[in-house]
Amino acid sequence: MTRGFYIGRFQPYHNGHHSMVAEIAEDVDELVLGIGSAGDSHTTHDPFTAGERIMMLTKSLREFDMTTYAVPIEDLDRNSVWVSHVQSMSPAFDVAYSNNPLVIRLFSEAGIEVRQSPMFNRDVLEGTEVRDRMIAGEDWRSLVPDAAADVIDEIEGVDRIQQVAETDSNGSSGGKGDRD
Ligand SMILES: Nc1ncnc2c1ncn2[C@@H]1O[C@H](COP(=O)(O)OP(=O)(O)OP(=O)(O)O)[C@@H](O)[C@H]1O
Ligand SMILES: NC(=O)c1ccc[n+]([C@@H]2O[C@H](COP(=O)(O)O)[C@@H](O)[C@H]2O)c1
Repeated sequence: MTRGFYIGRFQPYHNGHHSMVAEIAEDVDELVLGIGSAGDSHTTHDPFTAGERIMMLTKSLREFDMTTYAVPIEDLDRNSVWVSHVQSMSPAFDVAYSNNPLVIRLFSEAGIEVRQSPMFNRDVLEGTEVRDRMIAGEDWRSLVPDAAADVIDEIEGVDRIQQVAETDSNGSSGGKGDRD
């Protein structure tokens, strides 16, 4: 029995993540999805709460014949202890999956095997692109699984990101709320 771990911010969960999960599903029996930056929401960079991202993942992952767990992971100021923090929140795992250089470095230094995947259609399958299209009122649905689009509709996610973007352009939110 092999259990994998895959962390991302999933703001929102898109078809690049979904293709990566499809590849991981060939390798493992179970998969833990770490919802990174779990405390962040209601900004243009991180519009959705951990709970909303859990809904997107849980409903999108139904199509895979694999047991999955979604675990929110809040950020820490100390990279050096981040892997222990992840391990304290997650079911035990045998291998981590990431294409993020910092994440790869931290897991490798902790002696955990890390596997990378190819980037799928990265010119459009990128969270930043999906969020920019939502703000601009352009097509974003084709970039995310239908189940994730349904969740975004249910929570009126596009209204939220458009409103937060307006606040940003007035200069009153600043910091992490700034556009990418
Ligand atoms: N199109 C893709 N193909 C394969 N892996 C991807 C793709 N997009 C993101 N990933 C990987 O999924 C993980 C989580 O990514 P993340 O949630 O930050 O999405 P992102 O699209 O890179 O987001 P953003 O643009 O919001 O920073 C990272 O390891 C990232 O490299
Ligand atoms: N010190 C920390 O809190 C720390 C370190 C490395 C990664 N992370 C998080 O892991 C996630 C990595 O996901 P991405 O690959 O989507 O960037 C992000 O949410 C990032 O904030 C946090």
